[in-house]
Amino acid sequence: MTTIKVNDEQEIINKLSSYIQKISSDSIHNRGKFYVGLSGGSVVKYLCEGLPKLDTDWSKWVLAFCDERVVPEESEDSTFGIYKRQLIPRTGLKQEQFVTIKQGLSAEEAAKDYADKLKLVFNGNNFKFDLLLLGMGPDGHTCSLFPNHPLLDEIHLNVAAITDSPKPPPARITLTYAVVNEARNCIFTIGGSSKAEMVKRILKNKEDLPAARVNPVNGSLYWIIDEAAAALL
Ligand SMILES: O=C(O)[C@H](O)[C@@H](O)[C@H](O)[C@H](O)COP(=O)(O)O
Repeated sequence: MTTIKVNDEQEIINKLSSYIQKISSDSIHNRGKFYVGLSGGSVVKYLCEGLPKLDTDWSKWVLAFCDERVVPEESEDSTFGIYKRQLIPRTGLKQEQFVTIKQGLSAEEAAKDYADKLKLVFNGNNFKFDLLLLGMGPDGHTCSLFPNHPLLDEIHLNVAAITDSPKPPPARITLTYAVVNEARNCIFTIGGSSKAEMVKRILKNKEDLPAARVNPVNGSLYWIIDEAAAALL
């Protein structure tokens, strides 16, 4: 694992962008495509500011979601909705390159449908992402994997539904660790003082919280943290 401390959120964006530039170029060069998993929350802002500056062949990108809220696409809570409005117009990306949840389904149905879509995209059940872009909540959750939730022990499903998310909205779908820890690269971007206590509990005290369980078996893990979030280390 590599921990990268930077001064502020602008430097988080710069550092994150340079990793994405390198990983996407390598993936496209070596395998012809770049499979990336996006998150919601503050990661959206970092990506919407950083990605438009990349030098890349956008047509080679396949974008999916580490987790998604089961809400209408037009809702402020829809993670895809935000990327659609704020990222697509500023890059060469097209809507069809995003693997999205189907509208109008229950969380359970949406999880199954989303897993079926990923199966097509990855040609089978081994969902190997080149890069997962992850956030961490102040409670230590990542994706929609929350502390003490039974989903932390899900080993059969690649994509799971959750209907009691402590962070609203309650209905979501999420990748499980079976997929997360198969990724070639995982990057956490963590900024702001609200994350400082949890950054300490995970990185210093080594507590077993959901974000701490992200540890790709054959991949690389990066934590990009700004000064405010790293204050208690
Ligand atoms: O809620 C979502 O959609 C997420 O994908 C979630 O896992 C997010 O990454 C963390 O909650 C951190 O969010 P913040 O960075 O906004 O705290």
